[in-house]
Amino acid sequence: MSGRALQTFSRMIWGRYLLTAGLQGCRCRLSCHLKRHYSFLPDDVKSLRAVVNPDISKIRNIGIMAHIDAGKTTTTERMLYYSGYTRALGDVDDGDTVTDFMAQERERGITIQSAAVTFDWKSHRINLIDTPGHVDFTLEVERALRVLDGAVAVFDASAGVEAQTLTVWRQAEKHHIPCVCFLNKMDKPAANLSFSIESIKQKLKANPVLLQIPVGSGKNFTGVVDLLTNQKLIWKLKSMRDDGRVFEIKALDQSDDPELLQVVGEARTALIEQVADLDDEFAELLLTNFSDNFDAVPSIKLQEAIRRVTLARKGVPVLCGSSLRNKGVQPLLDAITAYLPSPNERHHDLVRWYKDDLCALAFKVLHDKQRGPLVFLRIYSGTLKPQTAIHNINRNSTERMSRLLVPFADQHVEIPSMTAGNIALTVGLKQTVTGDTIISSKAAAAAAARRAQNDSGAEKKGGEHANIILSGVEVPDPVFFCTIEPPSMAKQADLENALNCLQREDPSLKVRVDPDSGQTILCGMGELHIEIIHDRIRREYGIETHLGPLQVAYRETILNEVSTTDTLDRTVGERRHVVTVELAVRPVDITSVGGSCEITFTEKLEGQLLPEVKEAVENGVHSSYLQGPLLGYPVQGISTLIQDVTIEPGTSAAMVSACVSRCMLKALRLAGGQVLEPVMSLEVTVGEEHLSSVLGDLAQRRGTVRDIQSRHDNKVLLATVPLAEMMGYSTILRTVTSGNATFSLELDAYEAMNPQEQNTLLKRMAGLL
Ligand SMILES: Nc1nc2c(ncn2[C@@H]2O[C@H](COP(=O)(O)OP(=O)(O)OP(=O)(O)O)[C@@H](O)[C@H]2O)c(=O)[nH]1
Repeated sequence: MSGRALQTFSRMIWGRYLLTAGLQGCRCRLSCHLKRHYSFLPDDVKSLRAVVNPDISKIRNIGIMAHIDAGKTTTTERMLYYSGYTRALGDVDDGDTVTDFMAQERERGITIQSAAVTFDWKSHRINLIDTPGHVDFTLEVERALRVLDGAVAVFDASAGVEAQTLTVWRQAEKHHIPCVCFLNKMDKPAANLSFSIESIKQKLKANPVLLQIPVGSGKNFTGVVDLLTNQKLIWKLKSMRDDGRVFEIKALDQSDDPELLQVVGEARTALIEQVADLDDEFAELLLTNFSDNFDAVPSIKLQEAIRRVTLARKGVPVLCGSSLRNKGVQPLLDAITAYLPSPNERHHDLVRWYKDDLCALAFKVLHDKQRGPLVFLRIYSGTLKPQTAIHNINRNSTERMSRLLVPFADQHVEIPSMTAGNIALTVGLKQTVTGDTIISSKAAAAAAARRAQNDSGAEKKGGEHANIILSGVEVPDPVFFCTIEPPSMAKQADLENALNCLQREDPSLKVRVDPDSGQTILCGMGELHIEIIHDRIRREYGIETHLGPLQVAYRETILNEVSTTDTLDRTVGERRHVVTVELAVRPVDITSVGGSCEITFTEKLEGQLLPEVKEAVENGVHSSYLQGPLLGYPVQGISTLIQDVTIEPGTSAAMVSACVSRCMLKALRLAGGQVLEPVMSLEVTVGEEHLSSVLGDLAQRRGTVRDIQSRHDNKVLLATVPLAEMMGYSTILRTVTSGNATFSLELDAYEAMNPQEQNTLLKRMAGLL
């Protein structure tokens, strides 16, 4: 075993399970067992107090987002190294990075779970979430963005904006997150600054504010010129092993390359004009004091204006570098502290009702075999302390937190308290799941609810505590499913436990039991997602499971409007239950209602029905929505009107629900069924010479080409294609293009199948084909 492999192995063994009673203990154990690695607390962190509670204005809760392989993990590793938290540079290609700590991540070289990493840079506390780039894990990104105050978007400078960046960017916009862009991989021969800037403008519809000009290109890329200070930052690396910690900072002067001087001069003027256009305060300063000489604008004034522009999301600062070649990462860290907001510069509407009381959001749950569930919390107000009880508003439950930790990727430092603005890791919370709001007590919830009600702007909707709950993460419906079986019945209980734990960690994983076969069904976001879950059950829970063939999660809807009635007359024991229901179902536009189903009552019934009867009727309708009449898939795009309900005395609520369900099934059958299939939007980037093979293959998959664009020597193919046709696509694409293509896949919509395809599917499902 090589030295590096041995180190990685020792980190895998020890890394996840070290829990230390305090800082000193932690240092000792880490230095005993881990050779590479953590100086752990860098020298400039003087006391535990400083580690725990930095001034809120010095905190940056930051996410790194990008397309797969743009270099997020490599960039994070460099940040940890330069800030002193690691002693050697990790390398994704060698599989020994800090943030990709799950075994599968190391083997596959991709980031699956967001790992929170805390480190300090120039007296700022940075809580950084490394988010995955693969589309199967979009929910991980969403979960991270929910609790972030700012983000760094990392791009491959030779590719510009790629598909997944677009998705994540939109997610960041939804949460109004200010961003900084980092054009990585400037060392690649095809790296292109102006192309990348243009693609940020065109594809992200963002306003790039260029802060640096690269010096040299391709393998001669040596550094950048900072347009604010007119200084050259040059990394004169002596060998491939040079870590880039030391770099030269030199003011530009007339001895520099005239072409560079000209480019920098023009770019600086353009920057000042652009910022003046976006920020009135800066424009005024410029006109009043520097109208004759832009060059005399103090860099600090320019920096302050760029900060205001970034926070107002009127523009995004753009920096460049090469993380792998150890160039440009330190200025990126400076930009994070200079331009991205601190927690108190972000507006969190609901938090004001808690005043100084604790209010936190659980945004991630990990399962540790020894310590049980570890819950990541973003604290919005108040203070979190270990050994105290906390109240979970969503579950209306109170539970005790035993320990409080600061997350350093797979290493955790135990701390005595944590204040607003921070990200904490808690041990002992067994009921909390991703998306829950945590406060100090039930009484605090009542006080916050009172404040919310007294607030004239507060709308009361969705129940008592709805407006004092921080909104959680929207979980998209899974599109793939398959059966999962333990090796023997004796292992069934262990498998159920493993699946329960995994579901708490990952809300996009759904598990259900097929009512007919009794088999356990695993539902996920994609082939890779299900494969990873399968793998984790084997590795982390020691259960060798068998997966059935992967199947597509279809939906059903109806074609016509139908009215029908049904009567249930049943005697159970001594009791006779009689109920008659009359209802109508009609199709509604599946896109307009976001795929959901509606239920309404006639005006007369609204006034007449007792609440418990209404609830029983609604339960009956909802249960029939779960299983359509054609193939048993959930239905969508249906509106149900309850026209009449007659109940004889003594009839139970369960019988009312049963009658409604039966009547619904009859109505749905009469209305004529239509299968809806998930259609994906596909983006393939491929060399021109392989384009025709990709198009030919796509035609056989019922794909529809929307556009073909050019990107350098490559073609970018945009298409929609039914998910059912995409099984094993990565292998086929690799074969037809000899490995010269990449693709991304994302759910576009559920669409009606044509009658011929639907017939084939129905026959296949009935075992007739
Ligand atoms: N040439 C070059 N390659 C780089 C650079 N940064 C990263 N890479 C390489 O790009 C590949 C992907 O890097 P990662 O850091 O794993 O990218 P990522 O965005 O974290 O990938 P996922 O976690 O899979 O989404 C690896 O082979 C890196 O060595 C760079 O600056 N220049």
